[in-house]
Amino acid sequence: MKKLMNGAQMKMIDTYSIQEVGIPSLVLMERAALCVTEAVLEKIKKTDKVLCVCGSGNNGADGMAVARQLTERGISAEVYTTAEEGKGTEELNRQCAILQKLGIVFVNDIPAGEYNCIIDAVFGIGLSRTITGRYEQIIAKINAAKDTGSLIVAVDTPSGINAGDGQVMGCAVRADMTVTFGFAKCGLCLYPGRIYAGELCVANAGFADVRTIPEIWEQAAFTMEDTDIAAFFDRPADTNKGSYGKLLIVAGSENMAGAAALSARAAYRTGCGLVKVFTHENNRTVVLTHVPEAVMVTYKDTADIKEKLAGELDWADCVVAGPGLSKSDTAKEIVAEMIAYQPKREKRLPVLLDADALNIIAENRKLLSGIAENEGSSKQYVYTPHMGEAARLSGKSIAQLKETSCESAKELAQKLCGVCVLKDAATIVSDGSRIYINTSGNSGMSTAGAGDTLTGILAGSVLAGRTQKNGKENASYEFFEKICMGVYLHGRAGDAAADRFGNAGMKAMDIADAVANVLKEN
Ligand SMILES: NC(=O)C1=CN([C@@H]2O[C@H](COP(=O)(O)OP(=O)(O)OC[C@H]3O[C@@H](n4cnc5c(N)ncnc54)[C@H](O)[C@@H]3O)[C@@H](O)[C@H]2O)[C@@H](O)CC1
Ligand SMILES: Nc1ncnc2c1ncn2[C@@H]1O[C@H](COP(=O)(O)OP(=O)(O)O)[C@@H](O)[C@H]1O
Ligand SMILES: [K+]
Repeated sequence: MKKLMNGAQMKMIDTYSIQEVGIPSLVLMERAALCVTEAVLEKIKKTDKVLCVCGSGNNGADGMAVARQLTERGISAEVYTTAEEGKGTEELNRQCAILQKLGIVFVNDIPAGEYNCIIDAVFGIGLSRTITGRYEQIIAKINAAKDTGSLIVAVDTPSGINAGDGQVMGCAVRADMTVTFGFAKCGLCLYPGRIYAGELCVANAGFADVRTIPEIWEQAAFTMEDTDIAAFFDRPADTNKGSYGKLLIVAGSENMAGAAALSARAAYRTGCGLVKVFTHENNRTVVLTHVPEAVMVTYKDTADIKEKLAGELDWADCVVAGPGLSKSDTAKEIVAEMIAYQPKREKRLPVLLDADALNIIAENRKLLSGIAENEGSSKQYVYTPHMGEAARLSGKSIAQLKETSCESAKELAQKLCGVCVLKDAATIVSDGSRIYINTSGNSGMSTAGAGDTLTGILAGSVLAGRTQKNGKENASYEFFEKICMGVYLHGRAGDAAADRFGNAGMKAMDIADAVANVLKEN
């Protein structure tokens, strides 16, 4: 797991390192700049011309240090700065004075086509308002240089991108690479900041260890990495299929069979021991064709459907409901029964609600209050809305949700008394307080049924790790973390499917099957 910081948290890390621990500001800066210099040297030729465009804060000071370090290594590096003599930060004034003594050239324009590489050191985490006027022109000139082929390397953040939410504050530099310090910033993992950042390189600038400072560490968002996968999906030898969970998938409707098949297949590929599909009788052949390992429980009409469902809920260790369910009266009855069933159980059943189950809840507030009353702090409900479904659940517009995705996921989790997986190109998961930002996946996953595979993978992730070598439930990961891992794994499976079939040609079933490859390789 990797922490992601916003601008304010990073400022606290800066301040703590300098004031509490006593690491001199200029030492941090030198190390930070060295990381940028090394990254640039890997990308350019010895004869290339570099321009460092520097603002008047410490981001600009970093840029000046980079100009000096590149010059030391024999690269032609010049500086353009917005800082007036003596009016920058203390560090900037110091860096500027050194450059002047070294005879480094200061220029007064950013001509397109003249420099092979431009270092964007206008704004970093100190960007505090919308960019207008002179700064807007500077950013436009950097982007114009990019269009003529200059390599753009951003220092810490692409200038104009909000480090917290990834939004463009008026305008922003379109970097080819961003060398960011200490931790990846949330805004560089969220869209559109993620695109503006280009290749992201997280550099160790020598900040003090902040793991013991809860205001920073506990509050920070996080993401998963490949190195986390194995621990979640550990599979001890002395086990049987029951050890890996009994999953009930309530999906599909009279003319919709694919969703149930995709969810079930993805669940088996994620390691579920036993998957039962509760669906309309019409879907039997399609589901079994794609997932012969599935056990089928079917219905033809609503007669005794509640009793049938209750029996299966008694059997299950986890339930997925919603993919392809439709909004028919039968579907409404199923969702209502599932919610009414929970308080009857001694131990909460993890319930993953997706697609039409979410739409049914959005249209019937009584169901929501039923969950709120029963759920308390147990948080065993997981909701997986895409932006359209989230708009219906929250009453916000899709544009609003996208601009405030972390806050929106948090609010929805609170409102729905569970874990919210707000699906998008950068999916956010929240339990109402913590924030996970997903960094896996690709545009090939914008394909019908990709969300259905997510439900199966999430269930697989919840049910994995139920066993340890002594056969007891694995308590090392919290429910919330298992959901975050499922989201990460889904994205990695999408990446593996894209490697095999390409982003355009890959389809949802490829994602389901690729989970096996990702688990095998990690
Ligand atoms: N010792 C340190 O403090 C270190 C700082 N570091 C660098 O310092 C950066 C942060 O430095 P600062 O806090 O000085 O902030 P920045 O240099 O990111 O920017 C702040 C300056 O820009 C101005 N500003 C903000 N928004 C503006 C807008 N829209 N239009 C015009 N002016 C605007 C502010 O008034 C301020 O003068 C980091 O991103 C990183 O690059 C690193 O070198 C690591 C060590
Ligand atoms: N561009 C993308 N980058 C990363 N992940 C994506 C992208 N597009 C879609 N996804 C993922 O694919 C899934 C799509 O889900 P959803 O919209 O519910 O699809 P469906 O309803 O067709 O099953 C989500 O998990 C989403 O995060
Ligand atoms: K910058």
